[in-house]
Amino acid sequence: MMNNSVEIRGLTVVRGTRTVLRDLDLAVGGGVTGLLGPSGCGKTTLLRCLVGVQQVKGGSVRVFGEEAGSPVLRPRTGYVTQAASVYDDLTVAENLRFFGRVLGADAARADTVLEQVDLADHGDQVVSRLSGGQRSRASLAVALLGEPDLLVLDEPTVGLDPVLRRDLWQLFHRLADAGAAVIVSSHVMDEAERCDRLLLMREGEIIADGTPDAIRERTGTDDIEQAFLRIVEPAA
Ligand SMILES: Nc1ncnc2c1ncn2[C@@H]1O[C@H](COP(=O)(O)OP(=O)(O)OP(=O)(O)O)[C@@H](O)[C@H]1O
Repeated sequence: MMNNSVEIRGLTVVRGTRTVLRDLDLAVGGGVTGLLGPSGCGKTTLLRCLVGVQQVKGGSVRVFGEEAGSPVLRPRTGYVTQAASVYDDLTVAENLRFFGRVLGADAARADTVLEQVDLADHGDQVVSRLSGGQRSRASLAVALLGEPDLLVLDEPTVGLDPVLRRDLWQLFHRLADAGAAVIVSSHVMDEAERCDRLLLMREGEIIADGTPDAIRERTGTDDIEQAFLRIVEPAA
């Protein structure tokens, strides 16, 4: 058997009247995989499938050999949605304590994850008084509590300044180096450079898959935004 963290076969998802994903096949191993594409192309839908919260019409999604969403995967999976998923009326530390108990995480993990997301100075702050970027990092801290083997991040760097974005990408790579599979969506093409592997998505299809270098080389361009446009509009 293969050593992939994620194996998707023939995945079809219909949302409302729209077929968002059609017969999609994908395998993801380790490292940092970036899922890039324009707004509405289906990134969030695909990520939801990985964590088993999306109703699917057909196909299979397996994570570490188990059906996505199965209870055994819960402690092994960290998911950060676009909307922050922490309690507004609790402090950051209280949130971590609460979710830590739910996950059965060691109490000392809270300090570690606070450091990892650069919120060590904000542990005592009530979440409702945090900035948008701080709030999303608090959500990320919660997702890291269980030391997940698969980390699924939906646009985690939106609203962050360049220094924080760089630090977070370094963190993603450290987590991947430590053995986690990290899957990050973004519609900011310059973040593509930071991925080990890139999946360019358009209208529910993966239209390019490779390292940023390989995709640039294939399209004869220096930047991923141009590469994307060349793939989408080959005659341009
Ligand atoms: N709850 C829903 N009901 C019906 N259609 C939906 C629903 N959520 C999303 N869609 C549709 O599914 C398609 C894919 O949406 P999705 O959120 O996966 O895109 P995305 O690539 O993550 O976009 P963004 O970058 O803007 O977050 C869109 O056309 C959207 O309108």
